[in-house]
Amino acid sequence: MKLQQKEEPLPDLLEKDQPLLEVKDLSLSFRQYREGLRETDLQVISKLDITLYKKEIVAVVGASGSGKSLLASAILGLLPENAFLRGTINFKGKPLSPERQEHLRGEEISLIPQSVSALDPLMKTGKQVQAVIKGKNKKAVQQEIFDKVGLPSKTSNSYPFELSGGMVRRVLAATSLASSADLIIADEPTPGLDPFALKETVNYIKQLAENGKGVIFITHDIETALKIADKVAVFYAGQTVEIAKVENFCGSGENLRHPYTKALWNALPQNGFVPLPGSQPLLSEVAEGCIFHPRCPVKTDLCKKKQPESKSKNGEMVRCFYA
Ligand SMILES: Nc1ncnc2c1ncn2[C@@H]1O[C@H](COP(=O)(O)OP(=O)(O)OP(=O)(O)O)[C@@H](O)[C@H]1O
Ligand code: NI
Repeated sequence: MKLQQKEEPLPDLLEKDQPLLEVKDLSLSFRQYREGLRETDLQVISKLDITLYKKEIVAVVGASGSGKSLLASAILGLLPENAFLRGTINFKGKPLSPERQEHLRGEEISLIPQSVSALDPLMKTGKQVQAVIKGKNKKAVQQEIFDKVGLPSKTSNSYPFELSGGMVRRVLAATSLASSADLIIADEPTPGLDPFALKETVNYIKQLAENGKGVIFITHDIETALKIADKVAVFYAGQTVEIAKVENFCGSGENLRHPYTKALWNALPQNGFVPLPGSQPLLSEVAEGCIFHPRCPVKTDLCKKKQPESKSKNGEMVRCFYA
């Protein structure tokens, strides 16, 4: 993986209005080797943008294959060897170079553990949470965090297999809370959860943000996204088409700016299940012009010829000529 970025020495302090994470114009392709010796580049992400502040939860929604998990891998520095990345990823105002990613991963940037398999089956849960706590008084800090997530203090002497699914989720939550990470990425932590477990997960992710962390929450499910996030970033075929504040998802979507975001909103059961004909283009068939134009109800000739630039204001953005 190659990251073309300028290394500039900047102060380490996170200024008040400085984003924790800033992804701008990110593009990503995979070098593929076909029979013979021909090399081709498969472009999977073309224009991704996302900005995240401390204490903020930004949900990333989009159809399967829109680039959500690749964004997570790009931030964590976990892309395969044949991935070629361009654009900007800044963390606390400084470019995330591969060296910095390796250094920060698991320390300041971490992926949320999603299942019991993230816990060591042979270690008592209290010890596991203490292991990620920096500094002194590990035991006392761990007890305090167990309290916060509603785990009885005796749970710290239990092994993971002795706990129910709900308790395990709380131990995982405690682990994330205890960690020093400022940026937490949760990739699809909710599918298959019953409504109670879902509510618990949503609550603990909110707790992470209340405790000062920034969270990127990746999901298929726009309803969960709206329950949890401050802002929603909508991905379509490897592009961010809109970043909207949660409160703009209301009524018939009149405050939403991109036709795809409006369509996602109006396809929800409570908004009348209005379907959007067609499907996200395959990577091999991405055509000229705006990525969404083949399905867009308000397209014009311009949209067929030219890609719209992004327009940003007050932490929101949209990529549409007519928004
Ligand atoms: N190593 C790879 N080589 C080639 N293409 C890849 C590779 N990894 C992912 N892709 C392609 O990149 C696109 C985006 O993948 P990604 O996993 O980010 O989608 P996603 O939005 O997370 O989807 P889902 O909701 O299904 O998890 C997909 O079309 C996928 O097939
Ligand atoms: Ni994914």
